[in-house]
Amino acid sequence: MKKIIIATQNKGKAKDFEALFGPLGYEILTLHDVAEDMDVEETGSTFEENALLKATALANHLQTIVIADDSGLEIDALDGRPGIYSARYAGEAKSDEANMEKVLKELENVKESDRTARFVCAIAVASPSNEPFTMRGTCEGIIATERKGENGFGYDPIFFVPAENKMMAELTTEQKGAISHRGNALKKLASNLDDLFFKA
Ligand SMILES: O=c1nc[nH]c2c1ncn2[C@H]1C[C@H](O)[C@@H](COP(=O)(O)OP(=O)(O)OP(=O)(O)O)O1
Ligand SMILES: [Mg+2]
Repeated sequence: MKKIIIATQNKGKAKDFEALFGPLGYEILTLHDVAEDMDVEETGSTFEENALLKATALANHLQTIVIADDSGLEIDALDGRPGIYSARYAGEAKSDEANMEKVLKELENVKESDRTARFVCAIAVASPSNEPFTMRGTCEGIIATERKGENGFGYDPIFFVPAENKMMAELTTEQKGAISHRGNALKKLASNLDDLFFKA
């Protein structure tokens, strides 16, 4: 099967990508498979910059084409926080539970109509020979007042998706991919995947 390498440590993201790429005939490899110890510091000031840092580091290391995803949650009532700091919002331990707890607490006195938010995903494509590039997808929603749902990862249990009338964590991985920030970013790439990754 054709393989696509994703520069991520995050198993939840890898699962999302498997659901998105699988039906197109691609197998997903992650850092776990190709460069277990690689940990790139995310020193950029945008999702795009961080995605490029992760993708170019692995592309240079492996001398092949790879993609990376930098993503997060922007909450309007918090002036866009946690944004690019989503993974470490409640500390270096990168705990999804602690991150959700912190968000719920900060929004404690915010009424439903002011709890608007969006997931943002920047996907970077990097290779040894071509200029790297990025594309962005978003997904609009509302931060709930408590967790609900068992699927997905990260902030999915507190992210209500009005278009589906469900929490993100109540959607199957396939349903999530059809409407998610990650799915929306990838749609911009999917039409020329084979050209990009498997040029003769
Ligand atoms: O679909 C999603 N559903 C729920 N939460 C999500 C989603 N997409 C991103 N998020 C949250 C999780 C994490 O708190 C942060 C990503 O941070 P981000 O640096 O891109 O990923 P990461 O450090 O977990 O893995 P890696 O950098 O190795 O890809 O945004
Ligand atoms: Mg990260």
